[in-house]
Parts: sequence; structure tokens; C-alpha cells
Amino acid sequence: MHVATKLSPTTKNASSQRQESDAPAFPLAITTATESDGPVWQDPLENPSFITTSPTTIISQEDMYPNSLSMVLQSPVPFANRRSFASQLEATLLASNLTAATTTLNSTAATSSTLLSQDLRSTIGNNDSSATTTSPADNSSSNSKGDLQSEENRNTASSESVDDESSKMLIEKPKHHAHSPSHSHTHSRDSSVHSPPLTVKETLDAGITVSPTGMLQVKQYELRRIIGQGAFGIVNLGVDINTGVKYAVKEFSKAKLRKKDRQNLFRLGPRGRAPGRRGPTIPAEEERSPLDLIRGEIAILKKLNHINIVKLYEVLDVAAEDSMYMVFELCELGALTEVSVGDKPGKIFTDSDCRRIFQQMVLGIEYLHEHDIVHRDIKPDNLLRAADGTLKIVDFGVSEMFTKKGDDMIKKSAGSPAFMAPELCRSHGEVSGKPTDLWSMGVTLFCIRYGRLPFKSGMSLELQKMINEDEPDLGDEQDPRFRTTITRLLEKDPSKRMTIDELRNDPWLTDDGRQPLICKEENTRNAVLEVTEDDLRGAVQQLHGLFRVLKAVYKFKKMRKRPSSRSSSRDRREKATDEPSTLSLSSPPLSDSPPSETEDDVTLPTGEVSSSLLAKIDALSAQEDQEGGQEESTAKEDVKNLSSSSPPFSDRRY
Ligand SMILES: Nc1ncnc2c1ncn2[C@@H]1O[C@H](COP(=O)(O)OP(=O)(O)OP(=O)(O)O)[C@@H](O)[C@H]1O
Repeated sequence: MHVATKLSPTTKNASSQRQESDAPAFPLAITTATESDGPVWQDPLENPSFITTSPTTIISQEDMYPNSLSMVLQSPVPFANRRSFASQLEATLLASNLTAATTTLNSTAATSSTLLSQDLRSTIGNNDSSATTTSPADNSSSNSKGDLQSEENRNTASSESVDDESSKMLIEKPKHHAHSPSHSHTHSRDSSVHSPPLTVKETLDAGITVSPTGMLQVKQYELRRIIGQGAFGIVNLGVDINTGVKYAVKEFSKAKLRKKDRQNLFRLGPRGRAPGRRGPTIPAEEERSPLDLIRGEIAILKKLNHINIVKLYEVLDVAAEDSMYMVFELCELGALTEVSVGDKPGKIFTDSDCRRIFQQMVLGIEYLHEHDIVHRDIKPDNLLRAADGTLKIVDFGVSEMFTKKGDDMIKKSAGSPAFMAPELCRSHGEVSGKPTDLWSMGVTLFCIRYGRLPFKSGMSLELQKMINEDEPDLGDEQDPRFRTTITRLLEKDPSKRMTIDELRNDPWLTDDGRQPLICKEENTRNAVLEVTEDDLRGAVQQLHGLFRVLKAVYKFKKMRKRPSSRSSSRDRREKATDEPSTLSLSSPPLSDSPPSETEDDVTLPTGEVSSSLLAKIDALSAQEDQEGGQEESTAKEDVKNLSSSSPPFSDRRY
């Protein structure tokens, strides 16, 4: 999660600032990301200084990530202008090539792939005019949010407006959702915080197409615009074209995930787990589905069913493409607030808003802890708000799920440094995980009340020292109850720190009992008491046969396209950048031949594949390996690798 650099050092008159901000009615306190004043849009993980988008357009990174989140949020990103255009295009073409490769191996017309690609190119070519003339920045200047919204309303059966919704109270009964028919008020004593159990769909061969409106479409999800940027990819506003329901479609780069996975395996085991402890036995790389790369997060999210935890509906992998997708419940109002190490103060919430927000946080975390899940990355930008203002805890990428009741020991090296508990800063071994979440909740509460971090330094060692030794500056905090609450949450000794059970009855949180939480039994009643290794292993379906074939065909295709003369990777990378069209890297030349009659019959193999076909593919792949090796990696891979290098964790967290 990227955080804009926005927080002031020590805001001396934090309390007076809070007084001022107490004045407006609550709706004003709801800041959508679009209202925030000048967040810095960063994408430090992306190395390439350009992004290829179409055969004729290079959009600079600055174009793609304008220095205003609101611009991004307000800008429709046509299919042809998206950052992932190149890879999507490539994927589409590659898919056609894979199809054609299979066809070739099956002795069907050799020209099929060319012709399929030609067809796809002409389809995409129809969108290229917009690619060359429109940039996100252009869109933002020409399209007001209202325009966008009405455009969406025209295209969408469900037409919830962020503007309309932002005027609503933070906590109110949410609307019914296509996937989650019943939600309820989090503070109502007689209502439920759970909706009926969900089944997370897993699609391993999702198709990518261009929707009738010219947007990229993954399966039935039309990707309307980019609404966020994560460490592993972008987050899109997706609309189910069949139902009109909006979703947040999170796109992951498999290359980046693989890199992280390898680092994790090398250091700690999967998802930061010590080998053989809580994670599943790690299958050999060739046996692993791409979805295995996010299996930990999927496994956790599959278990959860709580109004204050974001819902995962579907995971999609696009075979032979770098992207895979997670389809989440959309949190239309975006992050609660943004804080950072910068000089600008963050959003300050009123006392009652802080209480309402924190109550929902407590309910969500209590539910997680009851499931033996430690979130590990609680911070304001992992707290999103649905259209009705309901708080949603997101981002379970570094979370831990425990197989043994009562065992919540975690390894260090996860979470955002400024929100990291002292024991994580000083310990080299394992620490109890739940108290670390309580600490991060305390830091988050501090942030939303004072608009600044309790401990802040751009230098990691100094920050750790402050967390370990300094007492937070509460300014002239007037409410002794709040003083006690925050002091007890930011207790350095985890064994003395406030627990979630104690928080339930906290005088500030409950306003001396006037605003009690729903009872623990009701809040946690869908708890999964035991999480087995099978749960983790079964988080994603394994279709090894299909992947083996896809991989082999993919390799075969690479071999077919290898340049006749041996050029270095660098040469080819340069060539690729000179010719921004990735078409040339993954598709055969255009042909004037008429479409093959067999074209429509060509399909990718699914399920069982004839052993002779496998043998042929394997033989060809082996031949490729012999001939090529490392030196022969394609320019396409080189370009992808360029964008997959991640800076050290400490560089992207504050
Ligand atoms: N369900 C959602 N609804 C609306 N916006 C979302 C949703 N999920 C994420 N976002 C937005 O997208 C942005 C990136 O989110 P994401 O979770 O990918 O970031 P991240 O914390 O870097 O995650 P990771 O480290 O796992 O990649 C965030 O600013 C967030 O506000």
C-alpha cells in the first residue's frame, strides 16, 4: 500500500486543530480520496521510465500516474490507455498464438495464428485512435466527475454515485449487494454483522476481451478506470456487464509476485512463515498454479464473512499473461485518510467520528483474531469505506493465519514501519501477533484523531528508537478517557498492552457505556475455529495438466519467434523499446491470407491432453532450452523483468 507523503512533524496544536475540525457536520469529515489535498502519487516499484501502450504511443509514467490521485480516480482510462494495455494486448495475442501453436501441433492450418492475430489486431486497431489521442490527464481535464458518473450511469444498471454517497453518515445500513444480500448496522445490538457465506470463484483461464464500449474486459468484468495502485499492480473499477454491479478488481503482476515469493521462500517460507510451520508444503514451482502466489491471502479472505472486512468474490488468472485478478467488494469512498512522513497534517476526525470508526475497527479485528488471523498491516490506508461509509479492513497480503488455536506467534518483517509495534522493532525472534495489531490500531487511532503519526522519522533506525523509547505527544488532549485508551494501546510492553476484550468495555470507546458494541458472540459467531493446512493448500484449485500444457505451448511459441541471428537481451530490449508495439514481440507478422476455415474450431486444450501432444511440446521445449538458455530469453521477458524489480521493503513503506 502506498502512502502519500503528507504528515507534519509534530503538530503542536493538534488539539486545537481537532477542535476546529470538530465543527463541521460528519459528512464533511468523510474525505474521499478525491477530496484529499494533493496526495503524492507514487509508483516506486516501477523501473521503466516509459510504458508501451500501443503500436504508436508511448505514455510516460508521469502521464500514467499524474500527481493527483483525484485525477486518477476521476479519469476513465480507456482500454487503449491503460498501463496494462501492452501486456493485455500481448496476452490476447499470445493467447491467439498459443491457440495457433496448438493448432499447428495438431496439424491444422499453419496460418491460423497469423490470421487470428490479424483479426485481433484489427479489433484493437479500432481502439488505437483513442490510444493515440487520449491520455488520463487529458481525460481528467475534459471530464468532470459528474460527466464520468453519468457516463457510468448510462452504462451501468447499478448507478451508485460517490458524490451522493459521500454525504451519507459513516455508519448506516448498507444496501443489499448482489453477492452479499444482507448486511446490517454494525452497532445495532439485534442485527448481524455477517452475510450468508460466500463462495469465492476461481477462474484459471479467464478471457480478456475488449468490451463494446472499448474498455478492457476480463471475463464479465469491464474495467472502467484505475482507482488505486498497489505494490503488485493496479486496482480497477470493474463493472459486471451482466448485473451492472461495481467491484474493485485488483490486478497483480505475476512476475512481481513470483519474485516476492522466491524471496520469501528463501528467507522464511511462504508468506513469511518459517518452513514447515504454518504454511502449506511448498509444491515444486512447475506444479504451482499462478494463484498459489496469492494463496495465503485467498485462503484468509475465503474464511471471512464480516461487514467490516472487505469481501473477495472471485480470483481470475489469465493464462500466459502476467496479470491475475482479485475481484473485491468495491469500497467507493476509498481510504479513510492518508498519513505520511511529510509535513502536511493528515485528516483530523471529530471525537464521535473517531469513536465510530474505531468501533468498527475493533469489531473487524476482534473477528479476525477470533479466527486466529493476525492482520499485521493495520493503518489508515488499509481501512476503506464502502459507499454507505461502512469501514472495511483490506489488504491481507501479509496477514498470518494460524493452524493452532492460541498460537499467534509471528515473525517480523511485515507491516508498515510507522505502525510497527516496539516488539517487532527490537525482537529478532517470534512475537505474539495479536498485540501487534492492537498497537497498530493505536497508531491508527492516533492518526485519525490528531492527523499525525505518534512516531515519525524518515530514517528507519531513528524511527525504531522512537517507537521503542518515546512516549507519544498527546498535546493538550482534553478527554482523560481518550488519554487512557491511547496510552494503553501504545503500551510498549505487549504483555501489558490493552487487549481487544478490554477495548470492548473501554469508557472512551463506548462513551461510558452509552454506545456499546454488539456482543462478542454475535460479532464473532462465524468464526472458523480451526484452520488446517488443507485450508491453505485448497485455497486455489490446482489444474496442473492445463498449466503444464500452457507453459509448454508458451515455450514453444517463444522458440518459434526467436530471431534467427543471436542478439543479446539488451539488443532486443532496446529493439523492443524502439518499437513500442509489443505486437512484434509476441505475434507473427500480419498476413493477407484469408481466414482459415478451421479458425473458429481452434481452442486451447483443457483438462486431459493427449500424451503425444505433450511429448511433442516437451520435445520442442527441451530443444529450445538446449539452444537458448538464459541468453535467449525473449525481449518480451526482458521488458517485463524491467518492471518487476521491487525496491527493498523499507523503501516503499513509511
Ligand atoms: N476494495 C477496494 N475498493 C476500492 N478501492 C480499493 C479497494 N482495494 C484497494 N483499493 C485502493 O487501491 C489502492 C491500492 O490497493 P492495494 O490493496 O493494491 O494496495 P497495497 O496496500 O499496496 O496492496 P499490496 O501491498 O497487497 O499490493 C489503495 O489506495 C486502495 O485505496
